[in-house]
Amino acid sequence: MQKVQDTHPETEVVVVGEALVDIVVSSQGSVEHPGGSPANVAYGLGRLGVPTALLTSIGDDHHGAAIERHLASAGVELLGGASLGGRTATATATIASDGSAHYDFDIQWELPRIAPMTVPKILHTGSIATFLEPGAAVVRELLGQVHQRCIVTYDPNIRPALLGTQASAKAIFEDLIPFTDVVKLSDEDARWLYPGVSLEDASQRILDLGAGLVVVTKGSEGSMLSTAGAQVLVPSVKSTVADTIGAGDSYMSALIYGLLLTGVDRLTPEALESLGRRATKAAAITVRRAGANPPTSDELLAELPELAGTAEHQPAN
Ligand SMILES: OC[C@H]1O[C@H](O)[C@H](O)[C@@H]1O
Repeated sequence: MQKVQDTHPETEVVVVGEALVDIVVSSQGSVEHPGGSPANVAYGLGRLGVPTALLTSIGDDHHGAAIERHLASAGVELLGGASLGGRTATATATIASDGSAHYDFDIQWELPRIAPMTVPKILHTGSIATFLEPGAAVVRELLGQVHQRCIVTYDPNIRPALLGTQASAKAIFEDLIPFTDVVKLSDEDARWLYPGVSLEDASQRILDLGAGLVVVTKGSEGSMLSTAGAQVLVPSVKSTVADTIGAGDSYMSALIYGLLLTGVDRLTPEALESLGRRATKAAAITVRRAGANPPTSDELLAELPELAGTAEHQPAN
């Protein structure tokens, strides 16, 4: 078993999952951005000033080097990194006229089995990393090691092209829920996992499986945050759309940022509302800009002045 270098002592969030390069194809041509949902979440946390590490696997090539520079620019520590050599994964994202993206992947997901690391306050995982073998088995093992010692957040970020049958993907998703505290998914993902089931019932199913908080993002209809005792609907924020790449990931980063402040034990309706408003604003800022380009804490604060100066908006220490 490999021991990755341990995180810095001040690291608050460890994100586990794929980092890749998005090749974005639109009517204006093609451009490359570092991407991959977990890497986007880690980058978003770094931009918000949260000490964050990303455990991933990239190739020893120019795409891998671009990802390293990108993460370093937000202060995100890279664990694992180019340990496997080979080629960095890519996603070709074709942008439709409404800004939505369709993805085709060139990815192999492997993660070295690692000895237990220092447990952070929050461990986040999701997307391809939790479904695609052989790496997914390593992610499951890691969640099994840490889930009783830190908050675990999970976004399945469904990418059907890589998932095999709906039934098998749903089983993989549901098997992970008992290891999680917070599950965030889009309405599109919820409908893919639970066809014909209302978003309320899908949320209840995920709560019943063991999550303490379920968040469903609904695009222009806002987001719904549910616990066993409360359900809050947070309206969306109107925004021009360059593209939607990374919007859900920046919502996730800001949600984690909020969870560092509130924890998961006393999620009152007011706390849920505040978590949702911050995350919604982060996503709105991201869609205005091309690629997965989430806000810094100053940019977020400038658009959420009502949170300025409150303990709620102080970066975690
Ligand atoms: O969530 C956005 C990400 O999903 C896809 O997997 C792309 O890599 C993109 O960066």
